[in-house]
Amino acid sequence: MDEERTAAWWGRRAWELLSAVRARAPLVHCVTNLVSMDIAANALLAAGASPAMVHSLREVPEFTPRCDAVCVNVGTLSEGWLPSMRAAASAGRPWVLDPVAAAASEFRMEACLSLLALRPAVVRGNASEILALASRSLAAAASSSSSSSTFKGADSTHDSGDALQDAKALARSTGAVIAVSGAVDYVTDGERVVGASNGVAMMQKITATGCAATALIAAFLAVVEEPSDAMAAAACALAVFGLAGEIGMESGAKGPASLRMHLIDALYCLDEQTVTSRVRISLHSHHLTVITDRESCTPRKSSSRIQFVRYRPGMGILNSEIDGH
Ligand SMILES: Nc1ncnc2c1ncn2[C@@H]1O[C@H](COP(=O)(O)OP(=O)(O)O)[C@@H](O)[C@H]1O
Ligand SMILES: Cc1ncsc1CCOP(=O)(O)O
Ligand SMILES: [Mg+2]
Repeated sequence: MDEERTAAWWGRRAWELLSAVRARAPLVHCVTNLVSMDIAANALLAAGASPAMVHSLREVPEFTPRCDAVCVNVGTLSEGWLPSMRAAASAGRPWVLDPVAAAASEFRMEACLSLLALRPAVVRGNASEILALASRSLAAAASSSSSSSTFKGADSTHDSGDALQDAKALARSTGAVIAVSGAVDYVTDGERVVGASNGVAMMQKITATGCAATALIAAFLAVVEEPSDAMAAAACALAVFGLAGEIGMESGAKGPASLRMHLIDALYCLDEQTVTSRVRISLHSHHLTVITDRESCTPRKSSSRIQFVRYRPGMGILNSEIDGH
């Protein structure tokens, strides 16, 4: 993924992937929570995919290998479902993990960590979930995050940007693409970061929109040519879902219930002109702050933009400049 990938390139890529989903109608196996089943299945159908909510361990080993992608979501986890989740994740299909309310209990966190070890292609969560998961998963690396003090169940108490550094570290340590949803959806493979800024805040007031977005990522994952395109699948799915939310709001939604309806209609009706002109994905340029004198510092990372800051004890930051690479 190069810097020359412009906003226009992303718009075309999003349309390509949505068109491929519509043309190929990938079968997406969801082992997902009871709250999300309806909206996730409807979002998948509206996008052109074929949803299947199957969770009996008697069926999963036979069913999942015949599917194109898998979505595992721990939102209403119970002991009986965990083996099904593990079996679905181990079936050799590309799969996405949604660690809903990862910090809710030790049982849930352990389940998420054990699923993470089964190498999802993508993990999509809100900022609080990604922070909690990273802080446990990277405990040995002394992650500085602590999310439990403000834990509020399935809803985030953080902005997506708060989880960006932890998301990158988690991506590097697990090999998964990490997607942090929010006002900007950040997607990272540990090195590169793209931000998708489609969406409306009202989407947070519809239960299980995050779960539906994760299911849509699985559908997009099913149609990418290379597993290494997982980042594009996640970014485009999130942008397309957010765009459907924007159009849903413009279509006269008065609140969460009517937005839910309009969003699903908008997803179904998206056309090339709308997707290519309105998808907003861009490379996120991040700054590494180096507190030093410009002259005395040799940049250690050439892939980032480096911010040189002149700092004097007792006087704070005097000035700064950005070095682009
Ligand atoms: N403040 C916001 N502005 C615009 N879109 C948002 C905002 N917050 C969340 N979204 C969108 O809502 C969807 C669900 O994300 P989020 O609420 O973070 O997940 P979850 O439901 O898992 O907590 C995503 O498509 C995301 O882009
Ligand atoms: C409210 C709730 N409780 C258990 S799962 C669930 C839905 C969570 O959906 P989302 O993660 O998309 O907010
Ligand atoms: Mg969620």
